Amino acid sequence: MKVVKTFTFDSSHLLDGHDGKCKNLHGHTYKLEVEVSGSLHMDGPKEGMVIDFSDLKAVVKEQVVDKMDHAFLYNRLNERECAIANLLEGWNLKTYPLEQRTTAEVMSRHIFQLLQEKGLPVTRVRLWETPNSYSEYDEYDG
Ligand SMILES: Nc1nc2c(c(=O)[nH]1)N=C([C@H](O)[C@H](O)COP(=O)(O)OP(=O)(O)OP(=O)(O)O)CN2
Ligand SMILES: [Zn+2]
Repeated sequence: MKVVKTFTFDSSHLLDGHDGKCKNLHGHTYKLEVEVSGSLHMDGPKEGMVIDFSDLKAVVKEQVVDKMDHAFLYNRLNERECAIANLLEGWNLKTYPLEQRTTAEVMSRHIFQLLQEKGLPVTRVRLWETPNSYSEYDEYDG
């Protein structure tokens, strides 16, 4: 059985070195879909559920949404993106580092791994960067 819960968050970023408009600072309203798989609880307060939607929401909110919403997402290994992040942090503004370029692909995998590390039985993460473009990362075979 699978359940999916959807979230949104707003972030800014740029893709330094991109050969198009995305080299410029810009923002997205990201739409995040998190899929969790498992068998149903057979009894107790969670009977008939793979996971309580409320519990799923709490983990994703704490681990992803609260950290990335209204933050500048940047590549920790890119000098120019770090310079912007340092400036913002000096003004006590919110930033969020990734280990690679902040593409939808890198972010969907990063979010998957964050949630997996917190013990969530996540099987798929789909991250919409625009209403027309998404990246998906899944691990169905463990
Ligand atoms: N494979 C990827 N390609 C691009 C990514 C990405 O994460 N993965 N990201 C960007 C930029 O961040 C850009 O913001 C999105 O570009 P684009 O789709 O061209 O933007 P639009 O606003 O024109 O999108 P529409 O959905 O067509 O409105 C670039 N490429
Ligand atoms: Zn973008």
